[in-house]
Parts: sequence; C-alpha cells; structure tokens
Amino acid sequence: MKTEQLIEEAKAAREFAYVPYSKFKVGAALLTKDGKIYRGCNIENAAYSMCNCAERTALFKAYSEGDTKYTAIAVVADTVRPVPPCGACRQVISELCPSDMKIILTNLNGDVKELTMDELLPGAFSPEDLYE
Ligand SMILES: O=c1ccn([C@H]2C[C@H](O)[C@@H](CO)O2)c(=O)[nH]1
Ligand SMILES: [Zn+2]
Repeated sequence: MKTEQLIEEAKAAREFAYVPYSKFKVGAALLTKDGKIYRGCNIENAAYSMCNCAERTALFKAYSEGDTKYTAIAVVADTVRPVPPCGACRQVISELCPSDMKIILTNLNGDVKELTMDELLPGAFSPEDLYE
C-alpha cells in the first residue's frame, strides 16, 4: 500500500465528517497488517466535549472489529501545515499502535509529514506506568 493511496482513503473519509460546529473536516485511514483499511472522520456533538476525532473513529472502528495490528495511519485536513493530531488522539494511538508505526500527516495542499508514533508522543504514559 502506497502512502498516496492511504492519503486518498483519508480524503474520502473526510467527506463524511459531521462538523456543524467547527466546520473543520478531518479524515483518517488506518492500514492493518493484513492490508485492510479502516476509514474515520470527525463526528461532533452539540455537547462539544463529545466530539470524536477522525483518528480515534478509525482506530475504534478497527479495534472493535477485532482488527488490532496496524502498520500506518494517514490523517488529512484543510490546514496550512500537515494536520497535527490532538493530544487525546496521540495518547490513544500510542496505546493501540506499535511505537514504530508510520504516521502520515497531510493537508489539501499536498504537504506530507511522515513520522513514527514514538516521535508523535515521546514519553507517552503507557500501561507499564500503571503498575510497580
Ligand atoms: O487531528 C485532528 C484535529 C482535530 N480534529 C477534529 C476535532 C473537532 O471535530 C474539529 C476541530 O478541532 O476537528 C480531528 O478530528 N483530528
Ligand atoms: Zn484528536
């Protein structure tokens, strides 16, 4: 699976965003080890704190279907720089994805920034921190 293909999937997902409040559409596409793609968009709510980001939508869709091994995620929004995932998504991605997983951030201008999970949230709070 090419980076460009995964980005196209994320752009397609973005079209389904439900964003009556922010008007800020985001799309994500998560690639599993088996080559399957789970798309996600952001879904907002009149109770603003209930808004769910595109990245977490894609991840929760995949995980809840029993697909738990991933190799890449692409995220796209209409931003000046490649869209930076929020802190909540960084934390969730760091728990459910391998630390060397490829994170592809992009925007509608075609700017692309590739990094690993480890670079996206260095020193993340992790399950190992819960126990002595
Ligand atoms: O990486 C990001 C950043 C923001 N959002 C969403 C949350 C909210 O619906 C809107 C504005 O923050 O964009 C995402 O889905 N992903
Ligand atoms: Zn987020």
